[in-house]
Amino acid sequence: MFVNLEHLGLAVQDLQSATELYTKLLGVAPYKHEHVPSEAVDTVFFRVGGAKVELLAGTSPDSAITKYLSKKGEGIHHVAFEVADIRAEMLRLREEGFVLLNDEPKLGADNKLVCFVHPKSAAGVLVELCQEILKP
Ligand SMILES: CC[C@H](C(=O)O)C(=O)SCCNC(=O)CCNC(=O)[C@H](O)C(C)(C)COP(=O)(O)OP(=O)(O)OC[C@H]1O[C@@H](n2cnc3c(N)ncnc32)[C@H](O)[C@@H]1OP(=O)(O)O
Ligand SMILES: [Co+2]
Repeated sequence: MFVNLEHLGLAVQDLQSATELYTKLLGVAPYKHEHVPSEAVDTVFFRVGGAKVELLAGTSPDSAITKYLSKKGEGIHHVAFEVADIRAEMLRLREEGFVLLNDEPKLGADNKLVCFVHPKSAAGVLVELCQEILKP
């Protein structure tokens, strides 16, 4: 089950200046700065009401964000939804014919398991599914 809109992922060239800009824009300081080596991204998270904004900068030439920026420039990169059971949703989406970009959930940022739906399957939008990793 899709529970809510979890975050909007924004691809940015320079994380520091984008963080200063969004701190001014949103009127709130970020609650987290996290490097995710497995995705070759540096992220900064803001809370806005019940939703979040995730700023992403690539940390290597083969990062998905670096490639995106080289082709499309800065902007909205993906939309992320919180799901109750990411494996069940991945199975359901596969059965519905959606193309998933990873076979298994992978460790994302902000203490989540994540997977991605190919933009071509989702009317041009890169969709991320996130499930909170519960502390033992
Ligand atoms: C640290 C985790 C964090 C979290 O929240 O937990 C994240 O959010 S990490 C976010 C970064 N990681 C990812 O995005 C992983 C999934 N992405 C991918 O596997 C690729 O980026 C992929 C497959 C979406 C695109 O790969 P690539 O750039 O190599 O392929 P193309 O450039 O050929 O693109 C194919 C086709 O898709 C269109 N495209 C690409 N990126 C996006 C996008 N973000 N939104 C919408 N559309 C996108 C691209 O324009 C091509 O379409 P075409 O019509 O052929 O031009
Ligand atoms: Co994300």
